[in-house]
Order: sequence, then C-alpha cells, then structure tokens
Amino acid sequence: MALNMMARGKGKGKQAGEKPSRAYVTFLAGDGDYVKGAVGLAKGLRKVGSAYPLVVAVLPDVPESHRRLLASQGCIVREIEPVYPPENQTRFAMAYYVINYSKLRLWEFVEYKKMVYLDADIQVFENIDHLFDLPDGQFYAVIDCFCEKTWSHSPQYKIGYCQQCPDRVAWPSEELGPPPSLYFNAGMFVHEPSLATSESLLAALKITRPTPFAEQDFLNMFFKDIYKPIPLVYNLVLAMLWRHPENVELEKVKVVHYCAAGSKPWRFTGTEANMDREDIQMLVKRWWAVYDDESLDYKGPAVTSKQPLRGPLSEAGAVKYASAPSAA
Ligand SMILES: O=c1ccn([C@@H]2O[C@H](COP(=O)(O)OP(=O)(O)O)[C@@H](O)[C@H]2O)c(=O)[nH]1
Ligand SMILES: OC[C@H]1O[C@H](O[C@@H]2[C@@H](O)[C@H](O)[C@@H](O)[C@H](O)[C@@H]2O)[C@H](O)[C@@H](O)[C@H]1O
Ligand SMILES: [Mn+2]
Repeated sequence: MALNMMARGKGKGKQAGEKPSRAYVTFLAGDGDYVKGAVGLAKGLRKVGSAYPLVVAVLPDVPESHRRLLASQGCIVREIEPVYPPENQTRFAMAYYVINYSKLRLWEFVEYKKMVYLDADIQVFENIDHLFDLPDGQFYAVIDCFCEKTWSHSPQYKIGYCQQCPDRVAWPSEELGPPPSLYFNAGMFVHEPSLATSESLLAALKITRPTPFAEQDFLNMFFKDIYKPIPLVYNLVLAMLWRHPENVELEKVKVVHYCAAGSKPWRFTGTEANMDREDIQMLVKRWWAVYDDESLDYKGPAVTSKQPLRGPLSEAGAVKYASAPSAA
C-alpha cells in the first residue's frame, strides 16, 4: 500500500510541483451504469469552473475500460480495497448498500488535506469550491429526510417524525428518550483525510453491528460530535421535493442528489413512481444536458495514475467482493 507516499503531502498547502491539497471525490463500484454518473459529475464540475480535480475511488471490480473512460474525462482514478462490515443478519434498506462501507477508504487519501465527497448520482449545478474554506476539524453534510419508505424500519418513520419538520410530530421523549441528534445524508460530505481517523474508523467498524443505512448510519455515529449541518442547497435529496417542499428553493439549489428509486438519470424510464413529476423531469433533463455536452469533455493531457494496478491484496479483496450484491 502506498501510504508512505500519500502521507508526504499531508498538512501542506499547495506548493510548486506538488499535488493540490484539495479535491472532489466520488466512489465507484461494479461494471454497471454508475460510471455514467461519475462521468456526468466530472463534466458538471468542469461546467461550473471548479478549481479542483475529481478523484474516483474505484473498487477492484470496476473494469479497465471504465477506468480509461474516467481518466479520459480528466478524473484521477484510484483503486481502493473493499471494506466489509462485520458478519451479521442485518437487512440493509437496500441490499447494495453493503458496498458503501468502502467509502471509509476515503480517509486514506491523505495527500489531500480536505475533500468534498459526492455520490456518483449527484450533479453540481453551481460552483461549490467555497466548501473547502470551511474551518477544519468538523464534518460537514446536509441533514436527511426520514419520510420515504426506505425508513420504515425506524422509530422516526413509525411515529411520523422527521428532522426536516421537527414540529409536525413532537418527539415522544417519555417513551423514546431524548430526541436523536441531527442525522446527515452520506451522499455528500466534506472530510479531512487522516490515517489516524482512517484507522479508528476501521477499528470502530469491527465492533459495530451493521444497521439498515450501512456506512451512513456508521458515519453518523462516528462523527456525531463534530458534525455540522450545512444548508440543503448542497445536497438536495430528491424526495424533499414532495416531502418538504416548504424547505426547498429549487432555483437556489447547487447540488442535486438523484437518490430515491427510479430517479437515476441514466435509468429514467418516466414510468416509475414520481417520474411523472415536472420538477423531476426537469432535473433529469438538466443532468442529461451536462452529460451530453461535448464541449465539457476533458481536453487536457491524459491523467495517468501513479498507483500500481492490482496488487495481491486487492485481488484477494476482489474474490471476496464477487459475492456482494450489486445495484446494477
Ligand atoms: O452499483 C453501484 C452502487 C453504488 N455505487 C456508488 O455508491 C453510491 C451510493 O449509492 P446510491 O447513490 O445508489 O444510493 P442512494 O443515494 O440512491 O441511496 C453511488 O452514488 C455510487 O457512487 C456504485 O458505484 N455502483
Ligand atoms: O448506504 C447508505 C446510503 O444512504 C443514503 O441514502 C438515502 C436514500 O437511499 C433515500 O432513498 C433515503 O430516503 C434517504 O433518507 C437515504 O439517506 C445515501 O444517499 C447513500 O449515499 C448511502 O450513503
Ligand atoms: Mn446517492
């Protein structure tokens, strides 16, 4: 593992000949169509004039052709080893959430001082580079919504409580204890890579029972003391449009997160739930306009990865990984 090499840039600002210490980062698994999301994101970041590159953290099962495509779009492709939760009978809200524990590897990218993580099903419609200027020492993300069916396992959902409108149903403190602390959506966050944090994340994971929202639940627990909510415009979870329209000012939204079943732009059929909505159709069209815009294709010199291709360690990981369910 090239950790020594990565550690060199740690803590330093941007100096001549050194890599910038800031980058966007997304995560890619499998040989399915999420690669379209990552390409779309790279082009979207270019469109809004982002000053920082997009790193794509790929699991070993991402095919070489997809890695080349990402590099040809100016992405820095970096292979990560899969992370597995402890063996457990847990039912995840979505079966494929299990691969998301590999997001914990993002703390290993210590040549970057600060990173903005974006799911591959996110698009950026306005420049958000200023997020890198947020004070260090905190974990920044947008609070989630508990109203969709994927939350039906939770006490919040059962009593109709959502942190997006905490006054709708009062939290029953007598029965359930003090109200839960704010809970973020882990499709977008600002983090500071650190080997120490990375090690404690993995150590904590070993002794933590997996729960339905996988790495999102885990990160919420791990970072609860340093979590700082940021405005909803930095991660519009699409269900907000029908669950909490009073909290959404669509024209001010900078970052759209195409989560919720059937809303991935590259899988849009128009026939599934909510897909007849004009706002969703408009947002899906906006995503495609970026993806299809050839003027946004990368034109700089080919981005080469210094990382060696597969080592013996990741091959062992790949074998194990083959049994994980895929969303594709
Ligand atoms: O087959 C898959 C499933 C997920 N992902 C990555 O994992 C993230 C989280 O999954 P997803 O966005 O589908 O979850 P949602 O936000 O819809 O709950 C995606 O954005 C991708 O970055 C991937 O690369 N391939
Ligand atoms: O593995 C857990 C996942 O959890 C999140 O899913 C969302 C989404 O699935 C909605 O459908 C729910 O309603 C919403 O509340 C929920 O947070 C993240 O977007 C994703 O990146 C990943 O962290
Ligand atoms: Mn997502």
